Amino acid sequence: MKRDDYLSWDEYFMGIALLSAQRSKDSNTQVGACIVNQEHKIVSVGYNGMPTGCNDDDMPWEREGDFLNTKYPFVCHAELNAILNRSAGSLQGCSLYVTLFPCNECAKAIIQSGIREIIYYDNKYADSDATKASQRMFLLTGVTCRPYHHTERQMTLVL
Ligand SMILES: Nc1ccn([C@H]2C[C@H](O)[C@@H](COP(=O)(O)O)O2)c(=O)n1
Ligand SMILES: [Zn+2]
Repeated sequence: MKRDDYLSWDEYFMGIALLSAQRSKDSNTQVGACIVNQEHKIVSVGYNGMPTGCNDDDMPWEREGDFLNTKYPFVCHAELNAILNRSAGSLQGCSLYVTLFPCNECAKAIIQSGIREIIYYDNKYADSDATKASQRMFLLTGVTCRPYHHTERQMTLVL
């Protein structure tokens, strides 16, 4: 008999984004992303981290203080890493599952890459200018955004 409690596509791909987030060295916010094509095939994954070649142990992870002594000018966001990590093919028409709503910088890369749909798990910076700018660009370009529909299944991420 066929199982009926199998993972939905959304649960499966968001699960992979949540798992990817657990690779992040950022102690405050771990973000994961999973890009999927129209055939429900995973094209790429990513998480927030320092650029390749920048040793995690030598880089600052602080949130406050002098800008150059914080993580912000250095860390590569999960969405950008997922866009850059793809090994082949176009991202035209793809969907992005991401554990945190994209910032304005990632929004630009998302739009330019051809991704057309965003499914986000959390939007803890909803009131920030970065998020407002992202929403404006997504609206103008017709990139659809929808929150992940939380199901009964246990899927947790410490944010
Ligand atoms: N959509 C996003 C937003 C943020 N990030 C990364 C960048 C940082 O590593 C961290 C945010 O740090 P916080 O200010 O919350 O301490 O999350 C990302 O990858 N994608
Ligand atoms: Zn970003």
